[in-house]
Amino acid sequence: MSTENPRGPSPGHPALIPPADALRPVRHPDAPAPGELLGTHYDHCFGCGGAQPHGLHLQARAGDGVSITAEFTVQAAHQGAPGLAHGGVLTSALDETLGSLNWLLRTIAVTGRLETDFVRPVPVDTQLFLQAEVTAVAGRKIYSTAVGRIGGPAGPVAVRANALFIEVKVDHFIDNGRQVEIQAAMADPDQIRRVRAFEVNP
Ligand SMILES: CCCCC/C=C\C/C=C\C/C=C\C/C=C\CCCC(=O)SCCNC(=O)CCNC(=O)[C@H](O)C(C)(C)COP(=O)(O)OP(=O)(O)OC[C@H]1O[C@@H](n2cnc3c(N)ncnc32)[C@H](O)[C@@H]1OP(=O)(O)O
Repeated sequence: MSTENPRGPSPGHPALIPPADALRPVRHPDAPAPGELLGTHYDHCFGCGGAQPHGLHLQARAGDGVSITAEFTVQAAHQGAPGLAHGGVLTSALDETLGSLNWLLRTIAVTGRLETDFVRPVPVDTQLFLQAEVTAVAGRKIYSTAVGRIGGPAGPVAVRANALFIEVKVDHFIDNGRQVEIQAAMADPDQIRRVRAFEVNP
């Protein structure tokens, strides 16, 4: 695995640096093909769900290896300062993109730690072009990195993040989620199908 830190000179929190015995990430054989849109993992998700009027409606696409691209357009509902995206919303977009990488590993995982660098302000109506990849895996720990560019997929970097996701069982959601939403999700065949796809590991 690569030990190069994608941040450059800023090392970030030690928990975001993979241990020496970490493994290279392995793309699951049944992962969506490169170029394929992933769709939502949950219709009410703030990041990717279609049923959230002020959500990000982020659309993620499988890349090569264990990588993802995604786009989202900053809406007026996402402002922090006048006409500018709220930093927490940008972090949510990074979190969602990094979380989408788990489709390619076919692993259910939640964010344990996420660090964001805000490099350039992002105005309302701007389309943010996100790219993310898993850099290493150590047991249940998944290390990943992402950048968000403006002005085009090869434009200047506006935000970047490093993250640590932790693999969990589906019980993590069933045991901790509010019952009304859990019951609705378990009664929805599409939702069950999506979760099952994650549970079948090689
Ligand atoms: C049928 C209904 C189900 C419907 C479900 C719907 C869909 C499911 C499918 C996919 C969807 C999945 C995700 C969604 C995708 C994208 C959305 C964006 C992602 C998110 O937005 S998700 C929300 C925010 N997220 C949380 O809500 C997590 C809250 N949290 C916890 O739930 C626990 O905290 C947990 C589980 C993280 C760990 O708890 P745990 O008991 O399982 O494990 P433990 O503590 O032993 O940690 C094991 C090893 O990770 C290290 N470690 C842990 N945490 C660390 C940290 N923060 N920093 C540094 N290292 C850390 C330890 O140091 C140890 O390391 P070591 O093994 O080396 O000792």
